[in-house]
Amino acid sequence: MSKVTVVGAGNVGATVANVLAHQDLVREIVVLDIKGDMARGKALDSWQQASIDSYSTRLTGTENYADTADSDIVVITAGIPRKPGMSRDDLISTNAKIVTMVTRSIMEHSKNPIIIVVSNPLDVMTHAAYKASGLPRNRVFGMAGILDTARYRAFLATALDVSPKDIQAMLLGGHGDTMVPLPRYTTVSGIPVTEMISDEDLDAIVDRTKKGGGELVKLMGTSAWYAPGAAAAQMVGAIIRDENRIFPCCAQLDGEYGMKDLFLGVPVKLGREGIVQVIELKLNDQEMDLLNTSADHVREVMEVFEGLDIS
Ligand SMILES: NC(=O)C1=CN([C@@H]2O[C@H](COP(=O)(O)OP(=O)(O)OC[C@H]3O[C@@H](n4cnc5c(N)ncnc54)[C@H](O)[C@@H]3O)[C@@H](O)[C@H]2O)C=CC1
Ligand SMILES: O=C([O-])CC(=O)C(=O)O
Repeated sequence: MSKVTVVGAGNVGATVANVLAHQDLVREIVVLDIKGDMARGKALDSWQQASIDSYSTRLTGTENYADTADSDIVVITAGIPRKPGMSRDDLISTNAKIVTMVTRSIMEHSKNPIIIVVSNPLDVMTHAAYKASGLPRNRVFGMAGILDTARYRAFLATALDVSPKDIQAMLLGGHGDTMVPLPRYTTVSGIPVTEMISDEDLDAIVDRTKKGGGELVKLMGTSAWYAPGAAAAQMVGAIIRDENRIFPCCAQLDGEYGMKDLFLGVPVKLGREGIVQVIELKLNDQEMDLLNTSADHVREVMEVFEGLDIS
């Protein structure tokens, strides 16, 4: 496994490529953007960092899909980000077309890639890539849960004054304000988080996590990129190392959690073949209600997607 393509050389795409290059795991990273010179420039900049930070991964930029031929993994970050006042769902009509076209072009040059979608609205854009690719569900999935749990872990680390490294957490649902962080599956070095923080403070952190993307959009005028880029690179790393790591990712459900044909955030095991297993947690009634509410929201956005004219 040694060729990764990142589509979109914007804030997130450039970060994915740069973080992944620092892992020194893959032979080659191709960064593709409709703005070819931007892709070439960012790839060249990262390649010029290689001798300083000691990695061998070769980075190139392009606007030509022929250069992506035989990619093992493709990360799709192409599309518009939201601005303050917008929801991720407002991006659907523009990004659905972009993600569909990008996926079709990728599939013309790579037979059996693994596709990781980052573009928003994430759950539905992952469905769009799945549909356009014709690949099986284990090879097309989305990045959101690693980012959302990372935010949750950061807020907990601040509140408890501990290292975020020691906080383990799980989160379910769509990548939007209905996401479901799971305090019952959150520990600090094995200690249930509920033994270390008051219910009131934990509720406030859960709420801040759900709105975590919007907090950054408000601060910066566009959406986040450091943590999102690192999260997607972590998924690529787990696949290439064939680690069978368990992460919350956006995966197509096929009966798990009582749902079918829906892309939603759930814990999955990630290895060389992509999703090796979707893990079903034993949720209590309250958690299941929250997950159903989140799934209903994703279904509503799916209906908008189905009504779009994408030729
Ligand atoms: N899943 C998640 O957790 C996250 C998702 N996002 C989403 O990722 C996407 C990218 O965000 P940013 O990198 O901040 O945006 P950006 O505007 O910095 O970069 C997007 C890039 O996509 C390129 N692009 C547009 N159409 C294209 C096409 N047809 N082919 C190839 N490239 C194309 C643009 O030229 C631009 O360089 C947005 O949709 C954003 O909402 C961002 C952060 C987290
Ligand atoms: O908030 C956004 O629009 C981008 C995103 O998905 C995130 O940072 O979680």
